[in-house]
Amino acid sequence: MHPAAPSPDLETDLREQALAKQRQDPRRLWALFWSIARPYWRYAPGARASIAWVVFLGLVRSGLSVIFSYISRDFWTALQKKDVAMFWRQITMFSVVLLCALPILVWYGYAKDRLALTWRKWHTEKILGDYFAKRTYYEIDQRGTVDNPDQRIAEDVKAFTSTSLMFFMSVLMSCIDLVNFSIILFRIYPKLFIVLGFYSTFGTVVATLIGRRMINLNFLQLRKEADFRYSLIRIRENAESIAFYSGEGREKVETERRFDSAVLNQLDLIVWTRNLAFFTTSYAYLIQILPLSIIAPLYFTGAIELGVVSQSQQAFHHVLEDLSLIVNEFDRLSQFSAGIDRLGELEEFIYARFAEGEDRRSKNAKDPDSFDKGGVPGLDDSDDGSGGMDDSPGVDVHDAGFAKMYGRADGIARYRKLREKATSADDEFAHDLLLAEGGAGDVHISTKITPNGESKVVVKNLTLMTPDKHHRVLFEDLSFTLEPGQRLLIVGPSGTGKSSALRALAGLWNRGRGSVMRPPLSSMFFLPQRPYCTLGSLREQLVYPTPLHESSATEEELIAALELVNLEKLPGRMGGFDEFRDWSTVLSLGEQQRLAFARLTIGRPQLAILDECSSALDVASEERLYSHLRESGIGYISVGHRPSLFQYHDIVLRLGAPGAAHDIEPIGPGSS
Ligand SMILES: Nc1ncnc2c1ncn2[C@@H]1O[C@H](COP(=O)(O)OP(=O)(O)OP(=O)(O)O)[C@@H](O)[C@H]1O
Repeated sequence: MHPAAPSPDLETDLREQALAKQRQDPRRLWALFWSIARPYWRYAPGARASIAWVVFLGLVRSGLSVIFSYISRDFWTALQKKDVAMFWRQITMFSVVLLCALPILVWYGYAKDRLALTWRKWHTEKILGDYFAKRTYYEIDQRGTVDNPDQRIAEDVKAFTSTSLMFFMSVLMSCIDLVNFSIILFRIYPKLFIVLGFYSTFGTVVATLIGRRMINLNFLQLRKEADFRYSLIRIRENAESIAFYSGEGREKVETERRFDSAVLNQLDLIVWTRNLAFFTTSYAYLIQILPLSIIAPLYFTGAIELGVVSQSQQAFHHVLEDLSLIVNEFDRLSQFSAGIDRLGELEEFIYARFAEGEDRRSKNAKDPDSFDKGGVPGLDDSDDGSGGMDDSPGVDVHDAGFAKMYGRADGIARYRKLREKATSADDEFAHDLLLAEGGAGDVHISTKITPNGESKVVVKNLTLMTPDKHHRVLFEDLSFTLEPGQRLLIVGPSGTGKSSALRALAGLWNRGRGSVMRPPLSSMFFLPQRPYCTLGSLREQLVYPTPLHESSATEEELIAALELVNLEKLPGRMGGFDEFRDWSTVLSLGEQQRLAFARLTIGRPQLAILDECSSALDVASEERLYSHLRESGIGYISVGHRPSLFQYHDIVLRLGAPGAAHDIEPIGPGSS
């Protein structure tokens, strides 16, 4: 008999517990830290020279603190001996050294902050490049395994770079300080040195044991704060819908729930910080009497002077501080570890995606027929279906040179190692990650580009699955051919997968079987079900997705496009083509759909994909827009429910549920 399957709640709890345990594993954290930090030091120009400069300034600063310790020793001895001349000599010496040291002390902080900022800029740009490449932002959104990527990119990178640098310099300076002041201390009284060694080791071990839990609590805190902020952003984005529904009550409950969850976790954190503080505070206060109680007897017997007592006290402080870095910074260190984990998750996701793409590409290279046994011979299977930004044959924005420059090759290699580990050993983290990313054993739809980029579409035995972990089959065995210039209407009950079929065509969804051949994305234009207005001016809306500086559209063309969709008055009403507005709130849904049509006419594609993009238009406007498309000879595939749509198409495809047949027929007069 099989044991009963654990309930989903219990399963989630167990999974969270396992992940919490992994987050505390120092070896894993270190590997993660190194994989995130390494590319900058390896590939960014000038990075190593900058850190060398910061280290140099740090060394000088450390040397200066030794000089100050000797001046201070003689200062106290002069006081003890009541030697006025010596006292003023030390004061003068102190002032001169301070004057020379000041620029170095200030410059050190400045150089460190600048380096942290440069590192952040480099790393953020690298992640942004990856985030927008191969539609990673879309995949993250669809798979839902990496929460709040925006927070990770905006805040975790910033914290990572500045804290890494701070810790690196602290550790380095501590080592140098340690050597300098240990020598001083050892010279004064070796016994002091031994006591110090025991004391600091004891402190580090106890602080680590007490504070370990804080790593996971900090990880959760970052997530909960980001969830809370996201709920507020959603309210801002959907303010009007919520206001119509009078949904404030429900929204308030949800927002407060997220906030309370963050507060509860923070409370836990505060409790653990308090527990840790019981120890760290007593540890810090004991330092004031510990060295004195050991060295004072020597002073009372007259073996040493007061200056030596003060110097040994200072040296003890320095060395102990160096040895107690973990005790003193545990709180910050645990926040830092949490940040590493979140950033690591995001980067692992990105690498997994690139590794996935590369694996598929190399598999195709070895076996060109592997995806499409009945495919058209001689086709360039360069499009891996994962949504490259430019999928014209042979072009990949992430070619080898680019990957090397940004260290992605390292990341991919790391990911592959992880995958090996997941299959050869019982590594829960690796398994988890692979499961989240879709892992081995996946089936993918093969996507090919038509020869010479002609606007033909051939779909063969296409079975499509949802991209989430359930991989629900939406429809099976769909085949059709659309010749250049032909117009296809896809109809079917709500939820059968009509929009999803378009997603498969665009390469957004690629889980399933069968093959798709279509023109390159650069000669296709998609009008999605929900109109989208980018942040920017009216001109930028119209030429979207082409960046303004790359667009060759003239003002006359923009006006003509607006006239076609009956929006010619829009620039006058909104203050001109260069006016910035929040277009998705100032335009009605129908206006946004018409604006999208205007974009389509400016983009002049060979093939247009229209997903219920005229649902908010009146019948007369719909007719005008479709007639224009027909006259301009653009082939298109539409999805829609309205009977009026039939007259603008040549073929209708009635999509069936899984297991059911699909009905494809030419549209004649009277079809509906
Ligand atoms: N990201 C996703 N993960 C899992 N399932 C999804 C996802 N997006 C959509 N689905 C599901 O896939 C199914 C098909 O969705 P699709 O949008 O293709 O339907 P449709 O036929 O276009 O419906 P409608 O006519 O209502 O627009 C739906 O049941 C939907 O819930």
